[in-house]
Amino acid sequence: MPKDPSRAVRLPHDHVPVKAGRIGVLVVNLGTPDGTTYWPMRRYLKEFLSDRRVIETPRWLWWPILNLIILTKRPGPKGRDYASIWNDERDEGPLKTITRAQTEKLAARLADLGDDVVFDWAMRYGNPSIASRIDALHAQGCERLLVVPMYPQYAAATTATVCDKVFDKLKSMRWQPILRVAPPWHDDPVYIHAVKGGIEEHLATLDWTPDVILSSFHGVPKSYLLKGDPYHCHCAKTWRLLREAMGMDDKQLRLGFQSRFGTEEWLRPYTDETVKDLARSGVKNLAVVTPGFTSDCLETIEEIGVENAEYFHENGGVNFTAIPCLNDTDRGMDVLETVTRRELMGWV
Ligand SMILES: C=CC1=C(C)c2cc3[nH]c(cc4nc(cc5[nH]c(cc1n2)c(C)c5CCC(=O)O)C(CCC(=O)O)=C4C)c(C)c3C=C
Ligand SMILES: [Fe+2]
Ligand SMILES: [Fe+2]
Repeated sequence: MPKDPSRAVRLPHDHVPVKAGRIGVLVVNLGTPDGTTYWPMRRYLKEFLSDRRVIETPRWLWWPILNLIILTKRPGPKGRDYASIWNDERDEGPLKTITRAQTEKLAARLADLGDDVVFDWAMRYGNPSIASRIDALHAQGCERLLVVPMYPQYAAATTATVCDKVFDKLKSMRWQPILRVAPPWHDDPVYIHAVKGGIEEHLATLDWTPDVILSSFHGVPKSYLLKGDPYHCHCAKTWRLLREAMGMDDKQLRLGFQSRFGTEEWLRPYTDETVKDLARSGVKNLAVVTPGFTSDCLETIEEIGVENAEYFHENGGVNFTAIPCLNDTDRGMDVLETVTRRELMGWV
């Protein structure tokens, strides 16, 4: 039987055109501003920081802080940070460039599944929006939709908010695709093996050896953990499995949480404080790996590669390296291919 029933069924001559029977795979990453100047930065930060999954502070308290303080002060300096890592050729942030490349390579790797599996990508905040890409997949006849949130560790602030946005879109559709969402892969052996391989490959390019490797994950407020978010446990498990795979103890491969925002306590240990403490305690050679980020972005290239490198050098450290994310490398693609093939089982 052909996979696309519209090719098999003869429709009445006055019937609306029907395309059907296909499967859409939608890769979704966090987001990035449309530009680095004040207004695109402000729009992006407003969308991001108005998300109740990201900021759980009560609305009445958060509204004035966001609109009167953050959205006036933050777009300028953060826009300059984005400008320092911007992909000028495509006029976009690296997260977008890399997510596109990952999706294109994923489509190539899964080409054996045939033309009825269609691949696309979207950003949770900014563009291309999730709704617009679901529309595009629907228009191509996708009756089934696999969403792949690009987060190895689950957090309400990341994975769940992607689902919220997908559900919002489906709610508005008469003919909804049937939905699957890829689960997090924080403890998948393919992922752990890929991160280990990425570390080893990068370290082999250096003419020095790190005394310590710091495994840094994006932080969230500590209160999210206390309310039951599994994110901390997923990060801790990734870190433990990576230590076991690399034969390192918790001093050789350290844990840190980065990108603190606001005044609340966040998950500890803090990456920036750890980097400073390590340098002050005599560590001269430090490598930082960021396994929670599937694609390099502001938080890895600028925050780790520039800001934390400065902290290390200012406090007595000598050699510092930021290990690139898996991105669209063969290892990175092994992980995405494994996850996607597994979740398509029974559909293809
Ligand atoms: C309270 C605020 C934030 C929470 C909670 C949070 C969680 C979280 N974020 C990521 C991944 C990324 N965040 C990125 C940028 C970024 N994050 C926040 C705030 C919170 N994130 C802000 C305001 C920004 C924008 C930059 C800035 O103003 O500081 C990025 C980079 C995007 C890019 O285009 O480069 C990523 C990726 C995770 C995984 C996470 C929780 C688990
Ligand atoms: Fe973030
Ligand atoms: Fe935990």
